[in-house]
Amino acid sequence: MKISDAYLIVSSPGRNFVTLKIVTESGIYGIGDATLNGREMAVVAYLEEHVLPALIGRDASRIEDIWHYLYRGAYWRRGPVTMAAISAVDLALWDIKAKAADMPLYQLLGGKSRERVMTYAHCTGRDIEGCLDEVERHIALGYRAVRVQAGVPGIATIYGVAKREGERYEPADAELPAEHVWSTEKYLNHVPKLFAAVRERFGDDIHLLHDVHHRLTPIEAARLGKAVEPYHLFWLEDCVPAENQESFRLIRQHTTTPLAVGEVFNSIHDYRELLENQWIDYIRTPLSHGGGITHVRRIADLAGLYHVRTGFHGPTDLSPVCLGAAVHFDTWVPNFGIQEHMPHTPETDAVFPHDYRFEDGHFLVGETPGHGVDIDEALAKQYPYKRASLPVNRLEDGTLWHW
Ligand SMILES: O=C(O)C(=O)C[C@H](O)[C@H](O)CO
Ligand SMILES: [Mg+2]
Repeated sequence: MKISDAYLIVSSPGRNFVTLKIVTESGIYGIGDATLNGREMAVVAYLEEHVLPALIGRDASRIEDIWHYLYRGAYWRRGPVTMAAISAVDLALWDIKAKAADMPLYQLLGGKSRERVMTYAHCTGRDIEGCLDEVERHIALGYRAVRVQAGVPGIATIYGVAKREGERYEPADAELPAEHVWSTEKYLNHVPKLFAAVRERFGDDIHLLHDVHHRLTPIEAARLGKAVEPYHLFWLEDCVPAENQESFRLIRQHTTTPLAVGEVFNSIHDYRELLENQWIDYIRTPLSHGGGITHVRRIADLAGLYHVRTGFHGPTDLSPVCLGAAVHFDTWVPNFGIQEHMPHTPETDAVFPHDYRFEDGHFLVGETPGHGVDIDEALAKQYPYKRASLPVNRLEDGTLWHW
């Protein structure tokens, strides 16, 4: 099963995506997601200049060997760009292997552990009332879990909330980084009111999630975790920047609110202390940033030793290719938790035909051999790349903060 060709399709159907296609001599090809929001062309250069030429002629069935050839062989290990590149190759090779075996990817991983995959929706509002209306709308769509994010009085623009009511939220909203202003105090004083309002109106059964998006210090995160305990969240996500895994020891000592982390992680090494000390409850690293199936399943296995479950990152800046592979992984993985669901636009879905289905708040995996997602290259060409950058965040005194 020799690799005869490997190339990238950079396309922007509503937003930028980078897709890898690996073709074998037999004609079987695999698709991988190489999208890194705001740094897309860094991954393109890494793959085109340093990886793809070295794949030609290699045996596509040797997934593990190619993984280490790209990881150990790079010398300069880890990091989001390198691991996004490795992830894209890995996803494409697993797609090829499953197609060659004429089976859906979840079968190759070990078969179904569940019939369907619980998801959570993004419910946002410029204010609490607007957010509550979105919760009502999504419960009607069958969601059992919602992530709630609302505007904070005195903060003009906040993570997760569109600038105008009813607009789709896209963080990479300018060619060069937009500048936002942040106030931890205003946020901490306001967020507990959001959860009180949701529980008041919708009761205890709906799972509630919230994304702090890396913005607190550990003691502030401990304060927030304690303040929302009466509302028993499913998880509080990215409550502090997590380069210092030790920070979570302090947070854990103060609160029983479950903690999720890892969408910006890219290897098992980012998690080791967190898992061995049971400082977190969910891992978030998506297949397209964490080294693909080959590496993320190792992370999931290690997490399982410590009662930690998966909760894959799944915003619209991960392509349907990543989401499709994730639905297979979610269907198989024994310590599954939940899958993020931020629906792609119709123009994105048209470029990436897929067989996963969304129904009653859950994903249903398809039976097509492989991960079940393809790319319409002719249609993709109609959407040229345009640079788009994530914002930066400043405190009210001008300090450059965490976005
Ligand atoms: O979906 C989430 O939980 C996010 O935090 C989304 C991120 O802001 C997004 O992927 C950045 O590109
Ligand atoms: Mg997040």
